[in-house]
Amino acid sequence: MIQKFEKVNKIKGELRLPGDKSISHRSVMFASMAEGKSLIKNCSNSADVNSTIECFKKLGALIEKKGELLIVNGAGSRNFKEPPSELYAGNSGTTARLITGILAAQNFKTVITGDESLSKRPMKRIIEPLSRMGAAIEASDTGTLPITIYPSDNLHAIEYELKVPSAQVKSAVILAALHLDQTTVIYEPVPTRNHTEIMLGLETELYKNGKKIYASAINYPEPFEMTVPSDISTAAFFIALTLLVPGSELVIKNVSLNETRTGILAVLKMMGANILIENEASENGEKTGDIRILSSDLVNTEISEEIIPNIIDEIPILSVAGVFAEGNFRINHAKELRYKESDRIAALCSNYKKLGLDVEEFEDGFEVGGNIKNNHVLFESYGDHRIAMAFAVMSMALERGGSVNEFESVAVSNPDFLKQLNEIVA
Ligand SMILES: O=C(O)C1=C[C@@H](OP(=O)(O)O)[C@@H](O)[C@H](O)C1
Ligand SMILES: C=C(OP(=O)(O)O)C(=O)O
Repeated sequence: MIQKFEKVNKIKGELRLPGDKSISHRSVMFASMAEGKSLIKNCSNSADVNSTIECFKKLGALIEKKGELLIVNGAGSRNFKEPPSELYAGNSGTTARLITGILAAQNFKTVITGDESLSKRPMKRIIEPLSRMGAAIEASDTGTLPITIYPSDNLHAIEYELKVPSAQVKSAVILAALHLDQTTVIYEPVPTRNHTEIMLGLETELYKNGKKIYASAINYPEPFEMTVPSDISTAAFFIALTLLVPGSELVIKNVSLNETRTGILAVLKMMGANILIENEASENGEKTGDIRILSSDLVNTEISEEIIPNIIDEIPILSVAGVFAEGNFRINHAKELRYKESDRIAALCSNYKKLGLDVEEFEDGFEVGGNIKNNHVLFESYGDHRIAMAFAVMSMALERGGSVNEFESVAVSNPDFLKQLNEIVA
């Protein structure tokens, strides 16, 4: 579906957004693992989290939506049952990678599949540490889905230093470790999102710029009740739009402000963004707050290597803000972007070229600058939700608007994007 956007004159009002996708995935997984009833409020209504829900239903967890509430009756340790067919992770890397850690410890065989995009994404990064733990996992030579996980009678704790700064790899190892009495120690030299550690109450110590993390059966989840704070990665699109449209002001309520996720706010503030945090609070170890945004004149800034994992999902929309800022927008050390739902470096560069901008592509990033020369462009989303929403915002900031193809892909993280937009376009 091609979605057309006109230039927006003003953004005004207040938004409440669905629950954070990363926290929602984990809440469904941990509630399904715990023996008994858990209650989750404001769970993400994304297609990705739905994939996680469907996988755990197939494994025997009872999961029911009642209005705002997700009620999960979990199975208990090693009590999942062999699914009647393969587990389909859809478009969701988090589902496929984290669930593999749990399945490595079960006494039945499972096959994980995914859609066309997920079937191209690297899985060796989880197969390698899980195999070191004694897991029996089989993948194609390309190290991609489908993967088959066999029961193993040799699962054991390991000490492991992460080779890629990936919260999904870290979490897959932690989730396998929860089934073992001995302690697994994970060394994470560069910090990545730490929701798994917070939600499981894991012991951590400082290690280089990141953490050393301990996990064992004593951390196996028990039933819980929680409210998922709103998703800062979803909020980022509305933040950028408000900054770019003159005379605008927006408040986004109760957003997750976990400091492994707020890099986007830090970089935008360094660029001169007028962003205020109000009503700060903390729930279940996760910081939250309201974000007030006022339109601002932005100036591009240097983006440091250490902050990249923190802003990895926000780089598409950050670069849109950068195109309208003074100076060139440049990002490096972000090769991981090539392994997301699309090759996000290539996707961003080809769309910026469509606007007649000067673009230089690197293996680990790109630089964009110059003047917008073309009118009303049809942007390519590559079926990637974050590219689709980034160019929706770009279109709404352009004099003649713009269009985005395969716009239905936004449902992967935020099916209500257009509805939310309608609430705040004055
Ligand atoms: O653990 C998570 O919830 C996620 C981790 C990140 O992926 P990587 O672990 O591949 O960096 C991020 O890009 C993804 O959207 C969600
Ligand atoms: C990369 C993303 O998610 P996942 O890895 O879970 O598919 C994303 O939401 O931008």
